[in-house]
Amino acid sequence: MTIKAMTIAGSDSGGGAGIQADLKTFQELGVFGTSVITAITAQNTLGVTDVHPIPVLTIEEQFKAVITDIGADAVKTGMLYDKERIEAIADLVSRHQVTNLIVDPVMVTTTGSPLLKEDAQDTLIKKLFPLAILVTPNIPEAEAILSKKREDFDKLEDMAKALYHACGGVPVLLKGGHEARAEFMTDVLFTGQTSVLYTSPRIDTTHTHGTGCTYAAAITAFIAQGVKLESAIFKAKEFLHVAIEQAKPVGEGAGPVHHSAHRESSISDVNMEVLT
Ligand SMILES: Nc1ncnc2c1ncn2[C@@H]1O[C@H](COP(=O)(O)OP(=O)(O)O)[C@@H](O)[C@H]1O
Ligand SMILES: Cc1ncc(COP(=O)(O)OP(=O)(O)O)c(N)n1
Repeated sequence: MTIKAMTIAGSDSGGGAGIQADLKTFQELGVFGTSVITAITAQNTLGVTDVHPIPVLTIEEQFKAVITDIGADAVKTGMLYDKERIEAIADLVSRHQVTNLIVDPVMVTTTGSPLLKEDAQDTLIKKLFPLAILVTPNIPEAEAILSKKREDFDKLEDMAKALYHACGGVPVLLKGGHEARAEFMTDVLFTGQTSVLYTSPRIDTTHTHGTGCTYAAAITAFIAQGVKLESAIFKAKEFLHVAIEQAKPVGEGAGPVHHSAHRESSISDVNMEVLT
């Protein structure tokens, strides 16, 4: 049986993030990947120079073409651009009864380019989050969702719990990559019952373009294969960690992670701790 995963996201011409990172990740993890492109970005390792949104009708037709013929064992969303596109995607996902939806609430690139219109945030929270089995914000995205700063919370776990409620009671993976410099980096999953901490050593590199997309795509691939959420995140973080470790300099700026690194490295530097 062929396992399939779909990504609904923007295209990154530089090949490090967006649709390109998602499809590379699906392929590396043995899952057949399909795509629904929401926007085309002209982008490289230095930043984004242009964004062209795809017409809603074309987004709908891409989704229908794939789902009615190939199907999807899990679906991931990335850059969704605006309200209109989020509403259309939420409608498609519910009409076609997508059960394994992972939402990466992409808002702004690390280089500072907006990938989501500011007035679309509320629609993302109210219409798309409730359909998901997991939402994966980084710290700036979490701050935007909560209208609070990281400093307003003592521990990252407290912020993850607040996010769970702000996201309508959907499991949240709060990624800690933007935490002030620390030797170890921690992400927190809060499921409503349990908090799980995923910790890995900080890698001294500037080549982290596409980390968020790759992480969410790897989680999606493992979920498509039937792995339980807590373990899917652990396995995805292992995949991502070696991809960051072995990132090659590509371009003049923040280079992309190396999606095939897991083929050569099986050493796990990731630790998982379930808090009771
Ligand atoms: N320099 C680094 N060393 C090790 N892991 C990193 C590094 N930078 C990011 N990560 C990991 O990449 C994942 C995504 O991180 P984050 O930067 O928070 O999200 P985003 O890429 O969406 O901005 C997290 O698991 C984080 O720990
Ligand atoms: C088209 C597109 N989608 C998403 C992103 C953001 O990528 P992400 O992995 O979250 O982080 P950075 O690459 O911004 O560090 C993107 N750049 N382009």
